[in-house]
Amino acid sequence: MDSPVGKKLTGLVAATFTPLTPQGEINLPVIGLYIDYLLEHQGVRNVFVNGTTGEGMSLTVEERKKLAEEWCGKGKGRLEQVIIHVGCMSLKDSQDLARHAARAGADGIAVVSPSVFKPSDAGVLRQFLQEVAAAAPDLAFYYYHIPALTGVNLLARDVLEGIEKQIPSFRGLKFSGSDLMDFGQCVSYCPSDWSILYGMDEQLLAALVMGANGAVGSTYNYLGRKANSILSAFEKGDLTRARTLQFEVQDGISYAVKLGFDVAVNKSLMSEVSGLDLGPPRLPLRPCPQPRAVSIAQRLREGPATGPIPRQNTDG
Ligand SMILES: CC(=O)N[C@@H]([C@@H](O)[C@H](O)[C@H](O)CO)[C@@H](O)CC(=O)C(=O)O
Repeated sequence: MDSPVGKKLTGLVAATFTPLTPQGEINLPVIGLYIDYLLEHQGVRNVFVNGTTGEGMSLTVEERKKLAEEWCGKGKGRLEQVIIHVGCMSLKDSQDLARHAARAGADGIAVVSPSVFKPSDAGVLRQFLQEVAAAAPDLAFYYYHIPALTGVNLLARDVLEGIEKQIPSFRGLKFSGSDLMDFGQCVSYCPSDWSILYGMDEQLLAALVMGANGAVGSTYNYLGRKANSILSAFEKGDLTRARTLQFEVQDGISYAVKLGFDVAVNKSLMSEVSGLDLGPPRLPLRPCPQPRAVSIAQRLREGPATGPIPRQNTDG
């Protein structure tokens, strides 16, 4: 049964890039084409807007509102769920964006921890989340856990403690961390109508084993088909196939990391693979040298020159 604040979020969620013009302004007309691409070429039907991949923290509140309106408007009746990230350093800005997301027709909102003045414990972070959620009480609310970026090294499981009493609209979390013990403890705490979404695309399979309901990530923009195949192989119990596909993703990401991989490179890679013109990143990110994106795209298409190392099936 659907919860009062909407349908459970499952499967892949693309953490979207923000299209910019060459002059660095948000480029809204690209978004309709972007949605076509995700649906038709990647089989991805959910989006997470204005997060890390979308350079949300580098955008103004006004820009974030326009982007939210465009994604919700163009996605209506096409995308399954549009989740708007409304986390900001300022509680007031987050509340403003949360109210706006509700008016724009979002299916849910997510909030990352503030990271300049870091919460000193899980209780005060919960209080911050609660005050944002209260500004849009009818929207599904997700906590966005990304400790490597925020420097807020609280266990997600501690943040969840009793959160359902403080935030009636709480529906889960996006866990972008590598601590699978903390992740498992979150899964074991959460009721079945919450969504526990994993955010490190290179180890999606491990999170599925641990009980993830789905995944939010940047690579699902251009590797959605492959990641969907990981989900189906896992559901069918074909771990050998799931592992082979996950290793291919890992090969592509580790190749990218060796060349230098950040949100700017990732954005350029998406333009290269999809043919969408997403434009440059915004400062302080440096634009990606074009040959790097071309080389990573080629590696994703073709794999390593030597081909994959055959592995023995060690299941059972
Ligand atoms: C640090 C970072 O950007 N992490 C990505 C991952 O999808 C990441 O790009 C991927 O796992 C490759 O390392 C996501 O977790 C971020 C994300 O979902 C977002 O943009 O909000």
